[in-house]
Amino acid sequence: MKKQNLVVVGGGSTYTIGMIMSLVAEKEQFPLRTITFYDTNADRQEKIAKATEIILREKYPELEGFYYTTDKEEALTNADFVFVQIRTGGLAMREKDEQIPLRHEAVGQETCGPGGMAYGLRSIGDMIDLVNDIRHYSPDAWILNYTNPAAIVAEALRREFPDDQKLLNICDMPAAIMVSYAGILGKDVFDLVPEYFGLNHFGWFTKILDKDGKDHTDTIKRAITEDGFIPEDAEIANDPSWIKTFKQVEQMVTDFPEYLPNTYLQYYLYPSQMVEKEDENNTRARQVINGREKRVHTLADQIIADNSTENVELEVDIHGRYMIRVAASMAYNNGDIFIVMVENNGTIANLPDDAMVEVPSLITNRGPKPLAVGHISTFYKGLIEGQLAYEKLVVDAYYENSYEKALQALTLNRTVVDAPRARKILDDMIDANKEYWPKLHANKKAVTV
Ligand SMILES: NC(=O)c1ccc[n+]([C@@H]2O[C@H](COP(=O)([O-])OP(=O)(O)OC[C@H]3O[C@@H](n4cnc5c(N)ncnc54)[C@H](O)[C@@H]3O)[C@@H](O)[C@H]2O)c1
Ligand SMILES: O=P(O)(O)OC[C@H]1O[C@H](O[C@H]2[C@H](O)[C@@H](O)[C@@H](O)O[C@@H]2CO)[C@H](O)[C@@H](O)[C@@H]1O
Ligand SMILES: [Mn+2]
Repeated sequence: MKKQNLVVVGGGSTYTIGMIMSLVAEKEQFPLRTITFYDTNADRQEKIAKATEIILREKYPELEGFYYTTDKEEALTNADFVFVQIRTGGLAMREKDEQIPLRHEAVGQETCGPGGMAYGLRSIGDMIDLVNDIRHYSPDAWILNYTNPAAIVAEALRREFPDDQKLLNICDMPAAIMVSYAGILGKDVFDLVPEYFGLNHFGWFTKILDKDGKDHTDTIKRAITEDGFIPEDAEIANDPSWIKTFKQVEQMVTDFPEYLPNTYLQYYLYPSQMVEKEDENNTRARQVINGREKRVHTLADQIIADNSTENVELEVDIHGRYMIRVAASMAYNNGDIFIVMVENNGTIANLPDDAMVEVPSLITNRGPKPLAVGHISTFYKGLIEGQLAYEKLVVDAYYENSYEKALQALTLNRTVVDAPRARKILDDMIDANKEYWPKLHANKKAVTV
């Protein structure tokens, strides 16, 4: 097996150490020659990199080199794979994305509704620059992007790089949900075969099969409604916010039992409930700053102080394993089936060709080959079309510097609906994102009646 040169863009991410542990666990499936971190924030990356150096020395001695840098050329030259995990504006801006809508009684979430729009308008420019840079220095590298909001980023990259066959957008949420299904069934997550359709953070499992073709869907539905549903992946199993999110799946399956929902649908199907349970002073960003970020930095400090991993517990999670299994299937033409984002082109027969949909695909060394879904029925089609229009309008707003398109996007979104409220949220978001957003051309002010 050819050994790969991997670059991780956003080396300072809170997910990096988990990714490194997954690379160690998956070294047979995805052997590496070198790992290089690239980040624009030298200090943030250095702490994670210094800890990584020690982890790799102990657990990946056969690796030929580990490097970290803030120099694009040095990082991106000779890459076989580039994993992209950046967060434009950092967790500080995530907090604003979540707080601003809540002040107007709308859902405050990083990828859904107004928060997703704000994060998207910040991320698009950096993502386009990055893909251009990667293509300049490593024209043939595979790019696996999981930078959020993945749906909006994927739509912008589809428009900007229509012929790029080696750029794949991906999300771990379906796989994380499948870890809990696997727990119910007493199976390994990679032994389950999903049937699924939708948009990123906006989809449904229609069936869960095993590799022998046995259908386990009804068993899972029954278990969820009768015994409850809990997160089982190590990263989220003990997190109160994720526990609540998985609990909400019980409600969704009870109300809409036809298919098994992505957890993110809670924000679109129960927006009032979602607003009620939020505390503006302790939104998810604050919990992550005080939780995962602190935990990862403390862990890195301990490893560096001990010059060893002997006093820390390092875990492998589905996030890293999933990305790596997808990468391995592209590198070695495994033809495994994974849920990824692709341009629709008839996969979901009654949705537009140019929608970026999330569906199971055969992953090969020529890219993802989506498996046909066929026609979807009215409820799902209606929900998806509204969300798709919102996503496209956000990207239109970016390219056209259009206040009006941004206002249309928010008004259309199920988490906002009301036009005056959409305008208030948009104006507050413009103010908060001055440093990051393209300038949106002014529109008529709200008319007082
Ligand atoms: N798609 C998914 O399912 C999925 C799952 C997990 C995380 N994510 C995404 O991964 C990203 C990282 O998340 P995090 O919470 O660890 O954030 P983080 O802020 O801890 O990490 C992001 C890192 O990227 C760096 N960065 C920012 N802009 C950059 C640029 N232009 N070039 C290079 N580096 C840059 C930052 O300095 C930081 O070190 C986010 O976009 C998050 O939404 C996606
Ligand atoms: O609120 P956060 O920062 O905890 O999570 C936001 C991300 O949530 C999903 O990713 C999960 C993932 O599904 C799970 O396997 C595990 O690795 O935790 C992640 C979050 O902690 C979602 O798919 C991502 O897009 C979000 O960034
Ligand atoms: Mn995701």
